[in-house]
Amino acid sequence: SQPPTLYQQLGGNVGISLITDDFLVNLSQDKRIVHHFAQTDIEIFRQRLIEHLCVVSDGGCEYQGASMFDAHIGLHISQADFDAVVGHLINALTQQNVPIAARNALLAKLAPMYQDITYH
Ligand code: HEM
Repeated sequence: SQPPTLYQQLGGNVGISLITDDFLVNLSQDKRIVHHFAQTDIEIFRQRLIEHLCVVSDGGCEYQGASMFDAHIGLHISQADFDAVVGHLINALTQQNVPIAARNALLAKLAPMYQDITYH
């Protein structure tokens, strides 16, 4: 009778994988930012995103990637880039029918990361 964790509300590993896949499709279709990922190994990036979302939602995974600061160094990501990426995530969460409370709880955890991700 415990309330579901955010991880559970996102659909666990299967749900987070589906959200990530929709997110990557949305990102790949965005001409404003897709150039940032020209050198990216998408399969590894996908795995890191899944792990990261799992950790952020208290799913008890191990994140193998770099810190948000280190991962985005030298990319000169603007606030507009950040907002666009978050928009693609919101669309992916909607596409996967994540309830609005869970969607907003996840966004609340990600939004403060803009300080580590933008303008450096
Ligand atoms: C809430 C916002 C964001 C989150 C949670 C996030 C998360 C991540 C994660 C987990 C990685 C993997 C790091 C690793 O492999 O060690 C990554 C890498 C990366 N991110 Fe972000 N990111 C965000 C915003 C952005 C934005 C706005 C951009 C640019 C438009 C961006 C561009 C990149 C690039 C280019 C990489 C490197 C991919 C590669 O391995 O080649 N990210 N991000």
